[in-house]
Amino acid sequence: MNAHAVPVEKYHGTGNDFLVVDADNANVGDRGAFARTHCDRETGVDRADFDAGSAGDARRGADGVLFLSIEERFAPTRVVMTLVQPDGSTATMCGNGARVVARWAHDRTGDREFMIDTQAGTRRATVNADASEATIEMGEPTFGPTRVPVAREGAAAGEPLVDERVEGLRVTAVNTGVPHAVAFVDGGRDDADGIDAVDLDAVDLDAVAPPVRHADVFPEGANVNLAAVVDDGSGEGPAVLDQRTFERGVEGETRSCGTGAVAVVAVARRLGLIEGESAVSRPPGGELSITVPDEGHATLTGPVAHEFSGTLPFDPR
Ligand SMILES: N[C@H](CCC[C@H](N)C(=O)O)C(=O)O
Repeated sequence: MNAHAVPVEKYHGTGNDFLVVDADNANVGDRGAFARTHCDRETGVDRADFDAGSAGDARRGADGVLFLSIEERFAPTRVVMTLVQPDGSTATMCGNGARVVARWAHDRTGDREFMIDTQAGTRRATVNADASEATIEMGEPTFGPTRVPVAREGAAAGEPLVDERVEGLRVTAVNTGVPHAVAFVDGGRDDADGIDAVDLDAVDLDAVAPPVRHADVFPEGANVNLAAVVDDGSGEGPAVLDQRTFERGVEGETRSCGTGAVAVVAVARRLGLIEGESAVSRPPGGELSITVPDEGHATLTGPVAHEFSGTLPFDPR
């Protein structure tokens, strides 16, 4: 067996970066071990290993490995997507990952429209004319406690968790393909208890997010988002929100999170903090455009880019 048997492509969407493996072309036995090894930010995959001369800004490691299987006999072309995270777990959905999948499939086929099979459902995706941006349909955000899931006893059982205190943050729980907890640091409202009216960039996310991520009220855990309303959308143009996300499975902050961006906008709408169904979210890694209509599926649009190609060991151990 060739020790370097797995061809990989590295892509990112607004700084949320992924290794892509064609699952039909490379049979990675232990996907969790493969992801744990190559996603590591200190010792994982590095562009310089393949292309020492290039001065690209691709970061070492990745936020996950996308194992993809493309089925061109369908119209539009279908891609089955499985995201294995840096801790070896599998995420049911990933918004930026799905946007990367659309770009990867476009780079292979030249098509612009795809159906992406995720564990959260089948989602339609498109890429724009120069393939610099991809849009993914994101399903309908749901606040239902059994769907998030949220686990509570007594009077609160069966009620959605909306703007309530969990481990020091005022959070709202929503599922946008995966569970999210969203807290607005500026509140847009009177919040004597919370971390109110603070600079989002100054919050120590790695300190405040883990207790919420692991709170008993989230039996499957949750991704934790802090957000601030920059423009409530009552004037011209869509609402603008700043966003930072601590991700389950990465167990740290990512530069961008697509399901998180949809979650932030869905919660902002539910709390009445913004007007209109369209919004721009500004995570550290770039800008995402989101729509969350009153009914029907949300959409997520933003830039996608190829970083490099290489070949990695089949069995990293
Ligand atoms: N970064 C992804 C979300 C991954 C979700 C995953 N971290 C989990 O729920 O375990 C996104 O763009 O939507």
